[in-house]
Amino acid sequence: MTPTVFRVALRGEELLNNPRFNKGTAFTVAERKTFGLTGRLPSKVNTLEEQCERAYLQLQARDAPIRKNSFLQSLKSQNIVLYYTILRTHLRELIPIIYTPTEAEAIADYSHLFRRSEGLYLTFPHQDSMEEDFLEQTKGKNIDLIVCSDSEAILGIGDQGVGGIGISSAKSVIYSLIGGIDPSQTLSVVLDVGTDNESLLNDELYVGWPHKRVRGEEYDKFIDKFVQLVRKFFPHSLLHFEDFGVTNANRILKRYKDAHAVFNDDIQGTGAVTLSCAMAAVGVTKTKLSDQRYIVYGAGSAGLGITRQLRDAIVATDSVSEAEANKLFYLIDKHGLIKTNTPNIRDDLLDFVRPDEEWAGVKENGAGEISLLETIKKVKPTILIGCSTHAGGFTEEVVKAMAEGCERPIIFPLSNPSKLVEVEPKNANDWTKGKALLATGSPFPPAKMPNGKDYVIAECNNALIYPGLGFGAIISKSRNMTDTMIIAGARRLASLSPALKDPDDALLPDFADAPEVNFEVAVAVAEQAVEEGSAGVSWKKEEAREKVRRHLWRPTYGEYVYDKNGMA
Ligand SMILES: NC(=O)c1ccc[n+]([C@@H]2O[C@H](COP(=O)([O-])OP(=O)(O)OC[C@H]3O[C@@H](n4cnc5c(N)ncnc54)[C@H](O)[C@@H]3O)[C@@H](O)[C@H]2O)c1
Ligand SMILES: O=C(O)C[C@H](O)C(=O)O
Ligand SMILES: [Mg+2]
Repeated sequence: MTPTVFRVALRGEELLNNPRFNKGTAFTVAERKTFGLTGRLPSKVNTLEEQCERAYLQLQARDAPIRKNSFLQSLKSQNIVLYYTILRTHLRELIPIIYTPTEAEAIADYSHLFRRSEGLYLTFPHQDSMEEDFLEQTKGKNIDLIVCSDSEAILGIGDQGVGGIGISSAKSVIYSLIGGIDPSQTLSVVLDVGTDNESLLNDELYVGWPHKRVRGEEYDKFIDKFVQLVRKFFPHSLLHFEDFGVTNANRILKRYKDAHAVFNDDIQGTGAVTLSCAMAAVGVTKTKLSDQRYIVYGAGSAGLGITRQLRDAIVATDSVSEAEANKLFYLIDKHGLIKTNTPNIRDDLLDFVRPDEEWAGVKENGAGEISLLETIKKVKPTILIGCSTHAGGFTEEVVKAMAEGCERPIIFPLSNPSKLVEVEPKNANDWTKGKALLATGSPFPPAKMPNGKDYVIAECNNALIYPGLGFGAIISKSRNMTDTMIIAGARRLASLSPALKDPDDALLPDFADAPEVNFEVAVAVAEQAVEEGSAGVSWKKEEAREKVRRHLWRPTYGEYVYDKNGMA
């Protein structure tokens, strides 16, 4: 392959300090002469592979995952190509270091670990200069993807204030690493509207805005100002919302869905990957999605997204009416089963409220609430999904009750990071004598089946699908990210499930195959966008595969030519 030629305007120290263009010891002898680097580097010219080997050895010298995380964070700010190469070479091992679960630790300790900027920080009291700050950061760039968070509900660890920039940048990295989006065309943003996290507010070293969270009209105006900037300057970009609190998450998605290509990962990405996983599981049990009874434990962003996505897929594939499909779901939140007399039910959950009469005679606690266990006993669900942040919420009694009601209980404890999982997959496997079909949100080691074989635990994390959904929307210049585009991506992912060939194999492809898997998802999404008319391109559906293939970004060094009007 002939290397891409870049016309670069930087020289000397400036070039070495620019992570996008720095090659370190991989600068050739000729480039060193041209760019004033000969005396600035040791004489040996390394290949990218040699650099990668050295960096990996340095990484291994760090024991704790959080120390590896900060090493990689530094590498990213020094040399982007090397950073992505090491991640791609050791994908399975390093994703948990730069993403869930380790990134949660890094975010929680953001103000103490802080070294340098990693994106755009838009702070509420600076809103008058928001446009200027936005343009300063994006000057001369062609931004395709913007990932933003207001940090109210980071993973399962709650309000993290300005530290939420860490989830925006981790999600952007995943887009480039496994989705193939050029990192120089992405932007990570934190919308710092304050924090209600007392320990951050009381921490002298806190680097964010030390103020209670702004809410209501002022909050909406701030968000709107930001969204309008995105629309004005990057009308074809995809705007990805991550880890907003559930009420805002849903409202914002609804508000902008028809105006711009927006995507809420916790609602839509999680919904899509869980749909794929459920499709694979019902493939194993040789039943249909509409044959199942579903309990969703935790009715926040993820719970709502999963429920809606499954419901919509049932309506679309099994010719069941929406009202009938709604009845297949039982949602449980902090105060037990959501039924008519549950106080303060959010509007977005109204489709899934169970009638009180249905529960006559079922044991309640003193507050009139019905527990997960009682719900299972009555409903005999076939699928149990956890997105509650309630570590250990699926007790032995709960899991065994599930197994009593059906031959192959489908159990997805999806809460992240790993320590918040509703049940350790190993335990769910043992308690059901290897019958449970399992998937988790963070990586877990395989469980042992009664016959001694390993049961690989599928990682049902939205990262297995959102990079492909996003890339498909970007490549087809879609005006919106439609529900049908998302379902097309989910179907394609389900078709790649190893369990379709061997029912004892994992329900979803391995994360090591995430780049190939997301490639297929991107093709499916782009095809659908073109077919349904959401796309803003003139090419045909049949060309989608080739278009996606040609635009994939991969970390390689280009060849540099000096040009004072070139890239800087
Ligand atoms: N696997 C994935 O891809 C994925 C994607 C998104 C979210 N998640 C995980 O799911 C969890 C929830 O995320 P979210 O964005 O929906 O957060 P959220 O705060 O919007 O929702 C959590 C919900 O769980 C409820 N809850 C809390 N304790 C409970 C309990 N004891 N019993 C029942 N419900 C309880 C809360 O009231 C809330 O409604 C997090 O751990 C997150 O990391 C996983
Ligand atoms: O970030 C993840 O690992 C998945 C998901 O978006 C979450 O909030 O847990
Ligand atoms: Mg999230």
